[in-house]
Amino acid sequence: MSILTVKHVRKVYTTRFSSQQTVALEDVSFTVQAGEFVAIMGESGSGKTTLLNILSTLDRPSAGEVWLGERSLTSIPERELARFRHEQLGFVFQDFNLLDNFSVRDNILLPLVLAGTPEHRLEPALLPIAEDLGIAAQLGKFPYELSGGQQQRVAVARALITQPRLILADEPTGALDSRATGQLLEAFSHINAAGQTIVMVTHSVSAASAAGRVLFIRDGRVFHDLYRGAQSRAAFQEAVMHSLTLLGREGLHAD
Ligand SMILES: Nc1ncnc2c1ncn2[C@@H]1O[C@H](COP(=O)(O)OP(=O)(O)OP(=O)(O)O)[C@@H](O)[C@H]1O
Repeated sequence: MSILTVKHVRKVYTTRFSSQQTVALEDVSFTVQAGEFVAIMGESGSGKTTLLNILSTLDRPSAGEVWLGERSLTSIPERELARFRHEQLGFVFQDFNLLDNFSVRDNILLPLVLAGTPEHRLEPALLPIAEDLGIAAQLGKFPYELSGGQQQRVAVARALITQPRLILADEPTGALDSRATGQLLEAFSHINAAGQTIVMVTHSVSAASAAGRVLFIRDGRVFHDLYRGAQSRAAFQEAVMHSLTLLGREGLHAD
């Protein structure tokens, strides 16, 4: 079952004070099946953030269509978008985006509280996710009392708490050291194995090789679409590296 369908998406930015136009996405098409873990790679300026903004309904394409399941994102009225995002999507960012004055527990529960979930449903939703992500002992702490890796796993728990159809992650390992990166990727693999669909933008070959598929973007198009299949992670990492040599490696790194 396809969960995300991107059809001939084009995005042109026009600068406000001149008529100069930048074509960020020329013609992007791909489909993500339910349960896939997809990494998106491409050099700086290739349009990854633009694409992620469109998938997350923060921006609209200049042309083309994006479907989440049977819903066309371009047809959702502006006033319904925030609610749609809340209900259907989970976000993980490079810099965690946790609220410093909220405890870990309250950070994770915030999306449910905002959605008006009854009090008695909160804790039962929270505990399995916190345990799964290895942060159950941190629930009473505040974000500044945690390591970067723990903070990012709190952010993943917050993204998962609403049981979104799709998790969108933008450079989630960008601010983490290699140990915390390994733990986060393990967490992603684990939640993906449990059925969660994930789309992750990354510069890191190592992070990309944790996914089941890597889409390479170049010049505003999908340049290459690589599936892991039965390969080991190490073999897939080699294959991703090889694709990057075809792509030109500027701005991408192997760690
Ligand atoms: N708001 C904007 N107005 C005008 N041009 C923009 C805007 N946002 C992005 N661009 C341009 O669109 C192109 C794609 O940018 P985008 O940020 O999507 O690339 P990226 O692949 O995410 O890059 P990076 O890896 O450096 O984050 C670039 O040429 C960029 O300068």
